[in-house]
Amino acid sequence: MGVGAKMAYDEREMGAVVGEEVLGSESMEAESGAQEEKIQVSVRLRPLSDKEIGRSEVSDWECINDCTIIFRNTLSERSMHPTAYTFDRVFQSHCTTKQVYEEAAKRVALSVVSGINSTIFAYGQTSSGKTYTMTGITEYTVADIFKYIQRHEERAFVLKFSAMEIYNEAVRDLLSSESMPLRVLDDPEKGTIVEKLTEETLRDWNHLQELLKVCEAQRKIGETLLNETSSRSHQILRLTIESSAREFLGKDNSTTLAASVNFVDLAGSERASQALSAGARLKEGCHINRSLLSLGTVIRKLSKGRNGHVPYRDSKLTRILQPSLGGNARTAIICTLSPARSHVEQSRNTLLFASCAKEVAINAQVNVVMSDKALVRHLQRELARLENELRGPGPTLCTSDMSVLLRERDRQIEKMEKEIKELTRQRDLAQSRLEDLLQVVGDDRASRQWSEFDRPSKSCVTKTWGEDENSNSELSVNGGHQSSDFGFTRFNHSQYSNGHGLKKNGRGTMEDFDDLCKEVRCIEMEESITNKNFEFSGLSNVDSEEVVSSALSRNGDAVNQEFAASQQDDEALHDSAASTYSSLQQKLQNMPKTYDFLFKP
Ligand SMILES: Nc1ncnc2c1ncn2[C@@H]1O[C@H](COP(=O)(O)OP(=O)(O)OP(=O)(O)O)[C@@H](O)[C@H]1O
Repeated sequence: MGVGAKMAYDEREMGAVVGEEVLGSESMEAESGAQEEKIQVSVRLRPLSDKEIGRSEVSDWECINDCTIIFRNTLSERSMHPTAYTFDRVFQSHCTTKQVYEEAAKRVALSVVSGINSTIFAYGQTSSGKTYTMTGITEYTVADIFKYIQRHEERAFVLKFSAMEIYNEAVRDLLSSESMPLRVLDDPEKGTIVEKLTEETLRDWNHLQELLKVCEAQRKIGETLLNETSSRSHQILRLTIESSAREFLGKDNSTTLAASVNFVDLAGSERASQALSAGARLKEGCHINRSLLSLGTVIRKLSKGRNGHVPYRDSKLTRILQPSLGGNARTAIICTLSPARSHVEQSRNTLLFASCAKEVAINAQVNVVMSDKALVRHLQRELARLENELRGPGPTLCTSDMSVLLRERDRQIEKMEKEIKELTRQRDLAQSRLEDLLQVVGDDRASRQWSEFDRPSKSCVTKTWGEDENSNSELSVNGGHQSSDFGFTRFNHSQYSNGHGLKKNGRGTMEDFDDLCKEVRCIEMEESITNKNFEFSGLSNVDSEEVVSSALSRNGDAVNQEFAASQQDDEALHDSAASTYSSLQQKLQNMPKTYDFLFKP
């Protein structure tokens, strides 16, 4: 298969990613939740050994339920240490390794068949039962993996096995007879790797059993006072599983799940005085303790969150196991305890380590290797998903809402344009009637007054629009308000042709409007006059036109007959007409503001 890329996925995405290759609904897969996970921590208490019984040691530890272990202080010593410790699971001394596997390791270990990296650690002081526990757990896990493979004939599996030990801070290949230490390198894609580490492709169960025997034979074992067969190195056995649906094998669009499970049997912490080690054993003990110390430091740092520097690089052990320590792997730690009173201090240290470890969050993801074509398809889907997200939730609803909004705007704009036209017409009419009226009256006083209106005055003269904006002959009198307050300078066409489908309809109307505006001499009465008599602003367009017409014609007739004789009537008539005109002008001024309001984003 042409492998395009290896990618890690949240399990929620798994169905979408694997697409045609979604795995069956095995319970162990269904169990996998996407919520934040922590390292699963259990404690296993071993029985007193024959030697310990011979020394009349007593067991000071007791599991009072499935999750809590307490220190039974038979000496009634007042201690600064806690007496009870709670973990995901605690196992009494009579519990079998099978039980430990089922309840403390299986779920994590078998994640590997779903493409999730996993690691099972055994941690504890020397002779506490780490090797005893890990040997069993490795066998049970591998047996279950083989059973799983048998049940899933629709998928093709490839199993690879590698094994290494870290002895005196040097990495050795347990499947090779060469004793040359291997280099630990940082690979930009794969992370930390052990260079030239043998990786055997497993043929069957028997093949694996053979390889496990080789490892056992190769591993550094030494006799100490505490353990005749004490492991003097940290051992990491790694089983990598790749699987693809047979249906898609060899095709461009196939995807492969790939993950590894690590079985880590750490060397035990020991006190040189207790182990009575010297020479080579002492040197080993120092290295063991140092690397365990750096493992403890990493765990302690991680237990307090991911802030700050985590010293993974302080030891080969933490460097190689970095992904299993709060990284892209599910991790279970089984802490083994000796119940003997003589080991109480070491046991407490182990429980302290376990307490920190249970706070460490992990970030396990499904690892999928995709063919180039499948990768392209996945990325296209991802792109489409992101585009949809950018458009916001409920894109269909949003689009339809927008079109309703735009239609409503169009309707309002159309209505406003009609109103502007109508108001302009009314204003022109009022103006021409006013002029007619003044002509008919021919009154000297009125003429004088007209001249005064027509004369530019500093306080009330402002510019008009467009071409005539600099012309003094096209001046407007606006009752003391600057014409910029009209808002016409802000009333530009572009606002109405900005892609809302208004350009075509809007332009003709607005050009007409501009033309009209240029023709109109803006005349407003001084505020003192305007506010005198005629309250017009509350009327509708139709009402206002009628009132204007009737008021003007009524007053006009009266003026024809009486104006010359009655100065008072004359003023009133003039005031009415001016007020009407002023009201219309005011309405017209307000229209662009309404436009602005409609087009505010
Ligand atoms: N749960 C148990 N039940 C019975 N025997 C046990 C149990 N755990 C350990 N033992 C025995 O205790 C002895 C020490 O166990 P083991 O070698 O596994 O310890 P260890 O922690 O790996 O020690 P080291 O760190 O020195 O390698 C062995 O003889 C083993 O068979």
